[in-house]
Amino acid sequence: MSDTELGTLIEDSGAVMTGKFKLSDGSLTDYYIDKYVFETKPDILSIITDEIVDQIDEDEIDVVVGPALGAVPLVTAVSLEARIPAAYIRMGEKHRGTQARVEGTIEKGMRVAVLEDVTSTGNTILETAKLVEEIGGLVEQLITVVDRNAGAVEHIRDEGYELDFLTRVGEDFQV
Ligand SMILES: O=P(O)(O)OC[C@H]1O[C@H](OP(=O)(O)OP(=O)(O)O)[C@H](O)[C@@H]1O
Ligand SMILES: O=C(O)c1cc(=O)[nH]c(=O)[nH]1
Repeated sequence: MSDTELGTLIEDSGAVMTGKFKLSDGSLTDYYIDKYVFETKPDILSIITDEIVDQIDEDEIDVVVGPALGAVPLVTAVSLEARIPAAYIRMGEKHRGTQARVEGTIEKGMRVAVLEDVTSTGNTILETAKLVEEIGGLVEQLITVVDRNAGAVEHIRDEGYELDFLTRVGEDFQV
């Protein structure tokens, strides 16, 4: 499926909303992509999963990782399809139980694909990648489903990583 076809599918799912929204970096925007709309529809999630699995070399990746909560359905679906173990990164501290920010297993030297649902600034996927590296994982790929075309690719490149996206606002579909 082309990036444009995927963009149209996401649009048609009803995930693109117009109005006033506050984003995770605190900024205000006049549209929002509700990832839970496309992630909770099995027909769409399965197409997205196939697209991501196509971009991952199963022999080169030991674990697929993503930030909670948004990337959890995505990471789980890709993990099941590609038969690669999953791990989830908690954004913020957990003060009970194991107090772990990383759920699942990422061992030193493991090759990691970091997945994200939507990128705006890219801060969340970058924080995820850096945490993976802090615990000894090797970040091999960063993939987002929808890039809002708001600087994430450049920001992430400046930090020494490369962000791939499946579809991009303003290029593959308009809001
Ligand atoms: O590229 P960024 O500027 O970091 O923004 C994108 C992040 O924000 C959203 O998560 P949100 O804060 O809505 O949390 P959630 O995943 O728990 O719903 C989205 O799912 C990404 O993780
Ligand atoms: O930047 C965000 O927080 C954000 C933007 C968006 O379009 N969708 C989303 O889930 N989060």
